[in-house]
Amino acid sequence: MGPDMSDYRTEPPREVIEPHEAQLLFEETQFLFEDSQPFVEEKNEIFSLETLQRCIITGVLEVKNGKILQLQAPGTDKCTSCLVSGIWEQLEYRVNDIVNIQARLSKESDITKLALEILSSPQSKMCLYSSGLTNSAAEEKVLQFVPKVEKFMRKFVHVDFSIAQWNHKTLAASKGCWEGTISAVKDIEETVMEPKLGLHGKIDVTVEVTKCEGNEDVKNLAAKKLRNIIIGQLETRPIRGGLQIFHTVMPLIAGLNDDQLKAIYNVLFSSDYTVVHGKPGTGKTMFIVVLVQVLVVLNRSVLITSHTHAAVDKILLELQKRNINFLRVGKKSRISENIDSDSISATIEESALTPDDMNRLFKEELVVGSTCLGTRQFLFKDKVFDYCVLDEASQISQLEAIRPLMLCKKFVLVGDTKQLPPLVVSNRAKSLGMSESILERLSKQSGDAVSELNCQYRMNHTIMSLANRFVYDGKLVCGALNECHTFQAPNWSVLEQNAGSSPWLLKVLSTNLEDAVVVVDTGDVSHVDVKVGCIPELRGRLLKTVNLAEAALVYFVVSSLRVVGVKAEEVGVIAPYQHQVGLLKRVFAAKSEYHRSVSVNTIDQYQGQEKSVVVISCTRSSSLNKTVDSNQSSILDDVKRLTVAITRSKHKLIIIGNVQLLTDNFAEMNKLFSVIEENNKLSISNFDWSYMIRKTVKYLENCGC
Ligand SMILES: Nc1ncnc2c1ncn2[C@@H]1O[C@H](COP(=O)(O)OP(=O)(O)OP(=O)(O)O)[C@@H](O)[C@H]1O
Repeated sequence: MGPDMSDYRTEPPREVIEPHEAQLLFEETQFLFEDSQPFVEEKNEIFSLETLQRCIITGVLEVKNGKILQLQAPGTDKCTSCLVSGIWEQLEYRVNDIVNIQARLSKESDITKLALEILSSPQSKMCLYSSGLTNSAAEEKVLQFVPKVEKFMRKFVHVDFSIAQWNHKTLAASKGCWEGTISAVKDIEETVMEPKLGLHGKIDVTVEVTKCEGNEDVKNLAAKKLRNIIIGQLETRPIRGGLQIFHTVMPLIAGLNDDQLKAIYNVLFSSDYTVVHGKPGTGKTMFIVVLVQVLVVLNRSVLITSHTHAAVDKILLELQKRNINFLRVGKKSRISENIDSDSISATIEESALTPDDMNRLFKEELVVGSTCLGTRQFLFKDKVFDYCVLDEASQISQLEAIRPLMLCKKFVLVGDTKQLPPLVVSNRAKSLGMSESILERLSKQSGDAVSELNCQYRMNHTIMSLANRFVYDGKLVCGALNECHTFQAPNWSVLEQNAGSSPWLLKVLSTNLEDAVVVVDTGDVSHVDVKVGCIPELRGRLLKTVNLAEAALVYFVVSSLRVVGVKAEEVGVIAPYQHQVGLLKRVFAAKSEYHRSVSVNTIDQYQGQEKSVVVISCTRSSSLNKTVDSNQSSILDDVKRLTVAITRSKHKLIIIGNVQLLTDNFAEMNKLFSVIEENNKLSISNFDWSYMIRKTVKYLENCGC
């Protein structure tokens, strides 16, 4: 059994290398074998320093499962094996010398001297004699490994951390992984039991390392490592070994599904970072909340961050419900009022605490929440977190992500590359790659590090199938309960009695599972719009991003939802353009408390939200003006935005628009309509537009529009 690890942890800067770091070291040592593959049975074998030294001397070892199987390689004879065994016995006692007496072995000449010393010892002579091998033949064999030993010593034992040393060449050679020096060999071959980490496994050697300390150096190394991750020179690796999560975290993870569990496992046992792709409603928030709880139990510090305050607070509010302490850093006015004010560490300008008090508080808390931009606060200056969790990572640009990622040892990106990307206005910046999110970038290059959440709990089967056909290639599956869910319409009979002039409305509001997705085709409504001369401020926009006829129809549908008894807070209205959202809000504001309580927003503002019933107003009118702003017009051709829009509803999705126009002008809308059942596309050409419009305009006039 090896030494008590906790002893070493309390004596900075020396500490016993953690299992994953040991793994890193051993894997790195494989370069010593690059010229001698025939001697290595399994490419991915973990070689210990001990094994390494044996190989250096003998060059004839075969290794499997960390054990030396035979001291003989193809082409060598029994005599050589005999020599090797003898030499090995002596070497076993010298391994510590090799590492511990660093000064002696910094040069090739010193290493050559030691090897020759061993060869000329009485025991070696005996071996040489009994094997019939000449001195010069044995020397030749041994000395060919000397340059490799020297390389190893330079890289892992005699490391100079001065900044000047970290030029590009050294960095490329080291791949930015190794951030310490081996200062002593503590033990050879031991079983590791580390309940706090949930680790149980075997490592071949325990080495004491001196970590690279000092703020400047740590930050520089972190920056270089992050750079290498982003440019694809460093892939995260799973930590090997017989690992298991101990019973302390079992109650926390009990409610998770298999995908979520696997993702938690990947995070805990990855060497650098993990990417979690969570499709809509697949429990990304739930996953993050449980992950943070697990990390807290394991005494790991976590930075929770995202690009908006709302996204950060969504997670913190869930943690608050579970009595997890945290510190929320940011401007009070931007933080959710539901966050317990004791948890808020406002900006330095706003805080009543002294900087020292704030620093102390900040260092004590394991969990800290802030937006990505908020991490520029002075409080974060010297803080290094064990983990950073980036939520909604598909919306976070690489530039925005760098600051929080620099503050942590490992990170987790959570998001869905099929949903909204970072918002970049400049087309030139887009063409140069600015809109590629950190999630998208790392998803491309890190096969092992990617976990997928496919089991969703939001949409019923019909809406999920639409998302599958439109973008997810059938990968989304239903959690057991939501599959057949539909919305409640307790007053359905009232609608049945009054729908006489609009029979299509019965289908639009039908609670049948097969009618969960419907399209209401308005046809060309331009003739209706042109009559709206009484609202001058709308006139100029009619042909662009406002559609009064559609607003009137949305109003009519929402009013009908009210009639059948759907609660206002269960209804959501989405429009692609701000102007249409503004118009709808004004129409609703003028009507009733019910309408005012219905949430009306753009697609971007709806990401991360869900409603029982969602009505989408596609807005574009028949008089499409090709000269309109290309950014605005492209929203309806943006597969990611459309994906967000159609995956917000749990039970009913009602899409309102001019199908022919949208199909002709927007390829993605065309695709969307093509995957919706024909049976569920309803034409309302006989709709009494003039009545509805008159009514709507009256509301607008009443509210002073
Ligand atoms: N393992 C689970 N078992 C049962 N329900 C779950 C599970 N995980 C998540 N849920 C439920 O699924 C719903 C969606 O979860 P959550 O909000 O975490 O999803 P999300 O992926 O963050 O959604 P979005 O796509 O909006 O970002 C919630 O009601 C949540 O309680």
